[in-house]
This record gives sequence, structure tokens and C-alpha cells, in this order.
Amino acid sequence: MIDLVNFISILLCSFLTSKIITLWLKKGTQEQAQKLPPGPPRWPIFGNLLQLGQLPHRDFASLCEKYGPLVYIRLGKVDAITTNDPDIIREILLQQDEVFASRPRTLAAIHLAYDCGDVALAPLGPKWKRMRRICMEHLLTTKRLESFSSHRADEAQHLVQDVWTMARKGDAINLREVLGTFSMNNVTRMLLGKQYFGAESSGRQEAIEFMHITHELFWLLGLIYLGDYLPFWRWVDPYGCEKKMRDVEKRVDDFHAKIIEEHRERKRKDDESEMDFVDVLLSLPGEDGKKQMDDKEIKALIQDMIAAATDTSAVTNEWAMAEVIKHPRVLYKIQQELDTVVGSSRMVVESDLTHLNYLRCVVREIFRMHPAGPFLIPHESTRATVINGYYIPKKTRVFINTHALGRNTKIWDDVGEFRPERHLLADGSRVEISHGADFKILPFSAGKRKCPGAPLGVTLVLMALARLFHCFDWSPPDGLKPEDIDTSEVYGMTMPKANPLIAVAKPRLAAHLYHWLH
Ligand code: HEM
Repeated sequence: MIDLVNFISILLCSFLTSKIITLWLKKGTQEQAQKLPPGPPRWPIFGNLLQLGQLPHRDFASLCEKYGPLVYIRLGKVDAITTNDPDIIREILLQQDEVFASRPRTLAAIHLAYDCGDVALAPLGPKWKRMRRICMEHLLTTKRLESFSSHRADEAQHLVQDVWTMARKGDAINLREVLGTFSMNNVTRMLLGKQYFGAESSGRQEAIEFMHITHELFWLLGLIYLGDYLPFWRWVDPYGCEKKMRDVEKRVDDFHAKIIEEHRERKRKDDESEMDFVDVLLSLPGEDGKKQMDDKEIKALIQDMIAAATDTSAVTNEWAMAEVIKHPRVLYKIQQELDTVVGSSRMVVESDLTHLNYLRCVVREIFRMHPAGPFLIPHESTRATVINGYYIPKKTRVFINTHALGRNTKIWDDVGEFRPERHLLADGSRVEISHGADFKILPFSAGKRKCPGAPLGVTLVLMALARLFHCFDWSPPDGLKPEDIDTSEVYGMTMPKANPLIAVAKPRLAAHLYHWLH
């Protein structure tokens, strides 16, 4: 009997072993048949992680130069591809939009975007669809944005007054601070009904706390955190990143809880003041017949809007100021256009912005050279697919390298040269700032995940620049020459200048214009 049991066990073991070997061999042959895109050789366990430095967008660009327009890399346990090619980008974002429109569940997104319950970092699915629809139908409609135009005019005037006050005292201007304040105030006024910096500010301590949390949040979201790629790293976490994520998560949540409570309190008191975004969100029905949206959903949306709108526009504006001050010829041409379109007896208003074609070229050139999102927000494939004959596995992380797209020598001449004129159209028609049909520039992306705030983003950028160039002449401080202005970058979810831009402003309009308030 024992012999029979042994015999059956041996038979079963042999059967299972041969089955496993067959499956393993079959998988190997399948993978060979399904050829991955070319890419650099990989280390065991780490894959290509050790080949990435401080500026991964530049490392990925070099890989595209060496291996071609579509490159496969392995980041620890994660499959990834990168590209700088307009045709492949079109394939990913338009032709195969459904396959590539998801997002990876990174640890930062789990901790800092309410378990990926927002819009920007949520995986593709009904939840993302619903949250995005709320943004598009209730927050970012033309009508709603129009209703905040007087606040934007106020903030544009505060920007000018701030710079004017510093310029009159002879102080050099820290443009990072000034432009960050402009973006933050515009966004928080629409979103929270508060201005955090300036005359009607909500209190210095709260403003400082708010800026501090926001900066930490951006930094953590931009991090290529090894714990996402190497599971064992999470156990070690030598730099305490996950601990920092949990700490910021708690502080952000407390902050948003307070904002929601303040809005509820105002509503209870029947306060008649105008509706901001939080009031709108509090008035909307929730999922599955619930009377109201969950607080967690409201917090995730507030968080998204602040993160998506402030840093992108402020970073773009700082780059534009840096490149223009570095190139006085361009500053002169911008001011000539402003003097023709606007004149010198009034300030720029939003309706002027469509007529400032040269300034629009400047912004397009900035998006070519210094796109706010060097990898957009990384996408992820929902299933296996094929691009250009190459096999792309399910859950592949996609790094669309917009920085390298703008410097791709196959599609642009003199890639390192700041030359806005290259975007002027032969028939003199209006220059569009978002991407064109050719996919050679992609500041706001395309397809399902494209930026829903692009019109507002373009307005914030053009307005700040038009006002600053119309109202002031600009030069570098401390006897520096324009060409000395440093244009090196640091990597992050957005890609700012490495060092804050400091410059000297000289008023160029009549003094009474700087006092006017809307
Ligand atoms: C100059 C300003 C801006 C730039 C350059 C910019 C750029 C971008 C980029 C590159 C993406 C990622 C697209 C992708 O992954 O394919 C994005 C997504 C997004 N942006 Fe913007 N953005 C700007 C302003 C704004 C503003 C003002 C708002 C809202 C008030 C906004 C809201 C969003 C949201 C919610 C997403 C996530 C979309 C999704 O995943 O479905 N952005 N933006």
C-alpha cells in the first residue's frame, strides 16, 4: 500500500515538474517572439535603475539617441518605455489612448492624492471619469472661469504693484517669489475664496504653512522613489521618504479639513459671498445617490487643483522671464508689440492676450525648451500591446519625454537656441500655444489625460508676462551680463530653474498707472 502511495506521489510530482518546465519554456519562447523595444543592458534586480542620475529626462534622452525613438528600460521590477518622437507619442496618446491612459499607483500617489482618489493620479476607470467630469463640468467651464476674471485682474495689478514697490526702493526682484505668489493667489482665490499673500491676505502664519506643505508635496510627488521599483527598499527606506509622505499626508489632510469646515460654517451662517470651487463641490451630489460628495473626494480635488495649477504656471513664467532677460533682443520685440497693441496709457487686459502674437511665440518657445512637465505625468498601460512592431507588456510605465521632444534634432533646428520667431506662421495668423497636429510640442499633453486647465494655465502665463514686460524694463543684477543668466534645471514632477531668478526692474509707464486697483 505504502509503495502504491509513493508511486502515485512520484508520478504526480513528475507530472507537475514537467508541466512547470513546459510552461516556463513556453513563456520564454513567447517573450522571445514578442520582441521588446531596444534598450540598454540591464543589471539583475536593479535593471537600469543604477543608470539614472539627477536629471533622468536627460538620461532618457541619451538612451533615445543611442537606441532609437522607442526605448525599453527596466526599473527594478517595473517595465518602462520612453520616447521623444512625435509619431510614437501620437500613437500612445491618440491612437492607443484607451491602452495608455492609466496611471501607476505610486506610493506618493497613494499617500498624497487620497489613495489615487483624485483626477491627476487616479488609474483609468469610472472613479477617474467621474472626478474629471466634475472638474470639466463644474469647475473649469468657460462661464465659471469668466466669473473669476475680476480676481485675476486684481492679482495682475498686485503683481505689478509689488514689483513697482521693490523697484522704487532699488531692490533686486526675486522673480520666483513674485511669480509663485501670483499663481498661488489666483488659484486659492478661485478655489478657496482666499488670497494667501498680499493686501487681503489670510494671515502670514497660515500662508507660510500653506507654501511649506505645498513645496514638500511637489517634491515628494516628483521623486523617483526606489520603494516603487524595489519592494525590499520599502523595508529599509534609508532616507525616511515614506515617513515624510505620511507626515505631509496628515498635514495636508488637516489643512483641507479646516478649509471644508470653514466653508460649511459660512454656509450655515447663510453667508451670501460669491461661490468658490469648494462651495461648488459642497453643493454637488455624491456617488450612488448620496446627498453630498464625500469629504475625501472634495479634499482630493482641492489638492489636485492646487498642485496642478500653481507650480506649472509659476515655473513656466520664471523660465520665460529668465530666457527673455538673457536675450534683450527678444525683450525689445515683446515691448514693441505691447506698445503697438496696448499703448502706454493703460494696463494689459485679458482681451489683449489673443493679439500678442510675438509673446505667444515666446511662450511656445519656452514650452519647447523648458516644458513644465518633463515626463507629463507618467502614464501606464492597462494591457499588453504592440507599438512599431514591438511588444509592450501590461502595466508598462510610460515616460513621454517632452524635454527631449523639444530638443529632438530630427524635428527642430538649433535646438539650444532661444528663438521665438521659429513659431511665427507664414500667413501671420494667431499662434496656438498648446500642441499642434504635428505633436512637436506638447505642453498640455493630448488624449484622455490632457490637461483640463490649459485655457486657464495659458491665461495665467500670458497675463503675468505681458504685465511684467509692459510695465518694466528688465536686466540682470550686480553688473552681470544678460548672457550670464543661468538656465540649468532641476528634475521634479515640474522642472524649475535650478536657482531662483533675481533681476532688476525699471518702470517704463506713467507712475499713476501703477497705483490703479480694479
Ligand atoms: C501652464 C500651466 C499648466 C501646464 C503647463 C499644465 C500641464 C499639464 C500636464 C503636462 C499634464 C499631464 C497630462 C498627461 O499626463 O498626459 C496636466 C494634467 C492636469 N492638469 Fe494641467 N497644466 C497647467 C495648468 C493647469 C491648471 C490651471 C489646472 C486646473 C486648475 C490644471 C489641472 C490639471 C489636471 C486636473 C490634470 C490631470 C488630468 C488627468 O489626469 O486626467 N492644470 N497638466
